[in-house]
Amino acid sequence: MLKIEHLTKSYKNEKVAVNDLSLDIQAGDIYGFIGHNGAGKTTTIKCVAGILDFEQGEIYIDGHSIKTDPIACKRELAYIPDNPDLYENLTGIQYLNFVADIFHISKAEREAEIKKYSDMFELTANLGDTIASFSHGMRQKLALISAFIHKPKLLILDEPFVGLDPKASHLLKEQMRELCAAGGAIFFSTHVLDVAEKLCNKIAIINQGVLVTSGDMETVRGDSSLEDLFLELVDHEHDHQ
Ligand SMILES: Nc1ncnc2c1ncn2[C@@H]1O[C@H](COP(=O)(O)OP(=O)(O)OP(=O)(O)O)[C@@H](O)[C@H]1O
Repeated sequence: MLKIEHLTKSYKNEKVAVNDLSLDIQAGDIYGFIGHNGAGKTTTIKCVAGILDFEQGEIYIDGHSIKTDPIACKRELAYIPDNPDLYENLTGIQYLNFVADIFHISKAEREAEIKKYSDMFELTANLGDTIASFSHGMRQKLALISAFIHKPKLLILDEPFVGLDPKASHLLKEQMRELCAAGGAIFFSTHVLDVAEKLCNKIAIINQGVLVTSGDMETVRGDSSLEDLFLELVDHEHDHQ
């Protein structure tokens, strides 16, 4: 569903943020992406979402190249940034209709889907208000609803649990599982290792732009907890600098 091959991305200051990173995310995977602050998670995710250009490597989404066929890729994916920057002057419902228009969702279907997810995330009563009046968590919920209504094959999330209340976090985890059970795939970054350990079947650890380990959670973790493994791998790398 998502193939990242030898991705290398530098910024203008010539810092290599991601260095020769390859990952294979298949239908049914909930793939966690962990790493310390500045490790290169957001950079990788933005390259996958088609927001950032990259100088080397290839990214394929459901067989389409993000470089040569970005529209086909974007039809299949939903991307939720860590800090959703939504159109402040629109109301919640206007924003959801705008997204539904982009994805050509019929009137009847969008009404049903918007109701289902807005009720679920308890945002229905606020949909008539402008996004400018929304809290951080409400914006995140709106971004999540806008993603779920178009049933993406690939859901990419950057730090999705930061700022969500416990109930919303629980609901999101349930919906993530449902999307994967229906044949979708999820790639998400997180600093919450407990959540990653419980939710993900696969995991990748990135350190200073380089992939340190990846694969099945059980195999990668072995007998350690994810936290112990993470600290060991990342500290070990720091020791060698
Ligand atoms: N726009 C930019 N211009 C220059 N350097 C950048 C830019 N964005 C990120 N970087 C650098 O690229 C590296 C990777 O950053 P990135 O945001 O991908 O890390 P991250 O793993 O998502 O971190 P965090 O967990 O703190 O969100 C960092 O060294 C960062 O300073």
